[in-house]
Amino acid sequence: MDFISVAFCTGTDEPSQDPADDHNGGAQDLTVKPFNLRWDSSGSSSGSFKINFPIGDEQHGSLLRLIQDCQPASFGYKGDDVNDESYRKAAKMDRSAFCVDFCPYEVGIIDTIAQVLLPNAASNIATHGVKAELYKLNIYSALSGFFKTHVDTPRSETQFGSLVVSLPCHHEGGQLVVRHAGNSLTFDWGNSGSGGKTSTSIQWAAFYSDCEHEVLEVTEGHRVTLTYNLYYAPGVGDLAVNSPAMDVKTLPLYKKLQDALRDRSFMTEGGYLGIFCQHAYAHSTVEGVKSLPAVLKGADMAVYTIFKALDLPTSIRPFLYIDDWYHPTFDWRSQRLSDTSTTYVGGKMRPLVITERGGEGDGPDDILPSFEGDWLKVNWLIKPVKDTACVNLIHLTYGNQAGIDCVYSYAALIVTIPPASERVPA
Ligand SMILES: O=C(O)CCC(=O)C(=O)O
Ligand SMILES: [Fe+2]
Repeated sequence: MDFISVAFCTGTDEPSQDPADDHNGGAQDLTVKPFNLRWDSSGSSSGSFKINFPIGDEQHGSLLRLIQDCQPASFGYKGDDVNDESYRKAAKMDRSAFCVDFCPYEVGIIDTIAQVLLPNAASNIATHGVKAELYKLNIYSALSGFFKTHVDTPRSETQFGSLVVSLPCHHEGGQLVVRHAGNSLTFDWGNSGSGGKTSTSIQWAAFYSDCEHEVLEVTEGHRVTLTYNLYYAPGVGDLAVNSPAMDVKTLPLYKKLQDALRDRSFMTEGGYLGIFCQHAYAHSTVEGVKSLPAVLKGADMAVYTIFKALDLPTSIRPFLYIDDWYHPTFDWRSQRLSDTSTTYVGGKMRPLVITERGGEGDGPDDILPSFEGDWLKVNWLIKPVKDTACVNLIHLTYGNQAGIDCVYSYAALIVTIPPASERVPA
């Protein structure tokens, strides 16, 4: 799917999901509370003005003033901004000149775009979020406001598309036609469009940057739109690598750990700190492995982010929950461990490992290397929660009866703490 429109239908026909249908895609309706647009007028009676949406007849004067305060809309051509009314006849207002209390995030448009457009993005950018940046207010007026076929100029490498929101104001015509790879979709947001909409609702469409599109002639009234540039954004999951809105250094745990690291008596020789992940993750499946650390939740994400901010090598690794029998210091005669301080930690997250080792003559030393881990001395800060374990290793067993054994693992944050001599100035 290369373009989508609104999923909030109120009793009108829902458009086909098949973009190969050259059909009218304008039967959507998103009713929102009335909202205001305020702008600065630079005309003869300069000052600030306000118009309320939906625009009714009584606000005709304000609408005319708004149009007067706009400039002719240009378009990008070979790197220049060009004004040419045979190509685009519309008015524009830059975002710095107005403010509007309609927010596409609040009504769920951006979530819908993230859900529908991002999974299909032909891009290697592993991200789950969408940032919509308000670009312009445009007005296409009768008679003959239009914008001929074009593709939008990307504003940066991370821009993947455009969003057009049609604000409730009476008009007819002005259909948006979006085309891609021989498919075409028409969004008719005018009052006489199929679906018999009133002019009290928001209409919108979003499409990838490589989609050609045009606005057909407006035959009656004024078609008022907000356009947004759509960018890939880290999304909520990537707090781990990018949290511009939150300074992790202000979290109390950050300060505590910083103090500990400055203290020479804290892990003087260095070593490993371990934190059991408090939440369950599908850390032993292919998809689950790919989604970490982005899907860390709650305290797990906070702790991970803090260690990263402290520049400490921190990785999410599985560690095996195993019987004493697997342990290198297990003493057969006493049936005890002579040293309980080490844990078998996988080198990295991995999907389920199945090994044929473990049969006759094989012991833990033969089985565990299939998991590619190490016995590490880990200082555990947080105890495990049993129900977060996943089966991560399956091996053969040999005894009275041959069989198989499942070994469970937990996800843990393993932090490498350098020796005090390397972290604290002498
Ligand atoms: O108003 C529309 O539907 C599309 C406008 C457009 O293509 C643009 O501003 O680049
Ligand atoms: Fe465009």
